[in-house]
Amino acid sequence: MFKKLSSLLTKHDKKYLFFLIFFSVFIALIETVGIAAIMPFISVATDFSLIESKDYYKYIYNFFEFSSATNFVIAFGLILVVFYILRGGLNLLYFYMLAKFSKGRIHLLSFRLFESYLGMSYHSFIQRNSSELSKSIINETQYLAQLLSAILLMVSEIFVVIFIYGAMLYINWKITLVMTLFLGLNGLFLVKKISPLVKRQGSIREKYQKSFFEIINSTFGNYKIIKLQSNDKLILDRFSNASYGFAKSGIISDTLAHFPRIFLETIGFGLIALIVVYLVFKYETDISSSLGILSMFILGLYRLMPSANRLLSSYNQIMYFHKSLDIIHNDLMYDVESLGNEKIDFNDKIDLKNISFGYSEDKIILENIYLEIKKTEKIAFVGPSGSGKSTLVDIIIGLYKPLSGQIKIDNDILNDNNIRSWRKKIGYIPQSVYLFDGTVAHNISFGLHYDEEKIKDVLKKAKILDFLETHQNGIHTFVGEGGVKLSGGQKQRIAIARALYQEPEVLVLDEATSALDEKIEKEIMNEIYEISQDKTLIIIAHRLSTIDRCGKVYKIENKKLVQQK
Ligand SMILES: Nc1ncnc2c1ncn2[C@@H]1O[C@H](COP(=O)(O)OP(=O)(O)OP(=O)(O)O)[C@@H](O)[C@H]1O
Repeated sequence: MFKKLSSLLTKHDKKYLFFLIFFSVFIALIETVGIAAIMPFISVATDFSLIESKDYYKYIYNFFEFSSATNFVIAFGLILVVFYILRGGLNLLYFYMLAKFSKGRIHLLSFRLFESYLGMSYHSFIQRNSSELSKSIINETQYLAQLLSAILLMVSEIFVVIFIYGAMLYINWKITLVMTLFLGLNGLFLVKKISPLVKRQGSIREKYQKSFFEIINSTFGNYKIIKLQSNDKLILDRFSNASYGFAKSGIISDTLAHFPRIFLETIGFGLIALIVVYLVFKYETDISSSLGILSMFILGLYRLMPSANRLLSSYNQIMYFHKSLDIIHNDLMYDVESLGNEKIDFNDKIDLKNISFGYSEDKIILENIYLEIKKTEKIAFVGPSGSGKSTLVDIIIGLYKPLSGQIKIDNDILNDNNIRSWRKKIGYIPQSVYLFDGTVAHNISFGLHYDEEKIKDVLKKAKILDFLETHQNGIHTFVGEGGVKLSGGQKQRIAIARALYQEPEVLVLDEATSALDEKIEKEIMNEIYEISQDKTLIIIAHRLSTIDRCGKVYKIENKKLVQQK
């Protein structure tokens, strides 16, 4: 576990953590002094004769040459006031630094996770579940911060225990050793028996929270279908099951969190009562002779039990949140694409040589594909559903790496160094368009420089500007989440405008106009053919009218490419 944690924290984090541990020990000391100092002050203020009778008062009184007991008490009081102000300030500083560390780690880990998910290859990304990724970024980072706080508390408590131990050993080593044995054995029992239960609840928590997120996302993402199906009860039951499962793991772990204290107190005080009963029963008289020893034992329990309890509950918290550490560690170790910034030029042709591909090596979808696409050529892929058209296009545009064979752009082989430059040349219009909840303009300039004139220009080319300007708020029309305020055809046109906005050299239409009626599709396709005169156009379509102006048409059949035109 420490190895995993260590790999997640930077050198600076570790130094800061060590500093916080020492700071917390210092704070614990100051707290003890703060509580202990008020009593002597009250005693000496209520009884001046103590200055004479107690050596330490007398020594200080003489050392600073006080002229009267009143002055001594006033000085004592003022020093205490300064001390309490300092104590308050230090406490505040400590909690600020603690929060800075904990919340700062949440920010950093969320950022690093998001960065890692963004850097995954497309292939890796589609294997993952997006609700799970959201959960890790939102929740697991918070839990990991709690785990770090628990470690901090545990380590600083160890120091506090060492101090108390030192003092107790000095006062009475025999009782201290008996206490050690007593607390040690019970602590061991708790660690062996209770901590695994808490750890298990941590894993259960993670499982339920995962389905909790999945249900929320899939419900809101399929709202229309759910409304039609009208089976809210089923969904509510599933949600309730996940939500209650999550709550239940919290109930069990919260209850178990109190178990160490209750267990130690029960055993400790029960033992004292039993010893007293035993002594009274055996000697049939009062136990005044054993009082000293007994009260030492009780005092020892009082002093050490809170610490033992804090140690055990921090340990249990670490166990409860262990799963978050595993998740974040694994996801940060995920392979990110390390892509170079080499430029690639496309002036002549795209050349696919002997390409084979499968989502897994034993399930090949495309086999030994040879294909040459000349610059400005218009080509189309057809074939039955599931034959691999989208997959082949995703390989051409550099989203998937072929299992074997190579792709050449002019004379350069496509590789990790130049693929970024290649991807930037592609304008992609998918079948299902995702628009985020913002204006049309922001959806179009998505991730690129915002240029209103250019936005209007591409909307005009996609034949939707007029509609937006007459019926809506122009380019500042809000589209709603997922583009819910627009029709399917309008969304498709915005997707076309979005692709044109980046001035691509290659335009890819993956069933992009299938949602439009034939008349509108014809209009848009005319426009697309017109604007892509100097571009390479790759189309996947079922409707033959969409591809009638393509120079070449290929059919994918039995994993092979067959030229039809
Ligand atoms: N991420 C994936 N993991 C595993 N298999 C996949 C994945 N994506 C697609 N497939 C499989 O690969 C095959 C080709 O899919 P692809 O989407 O390329 O077909 P398509 O010809 O474009 O189909 P359609 O015309 O229906 O869009 C299908 O059998 C599909 O089930």
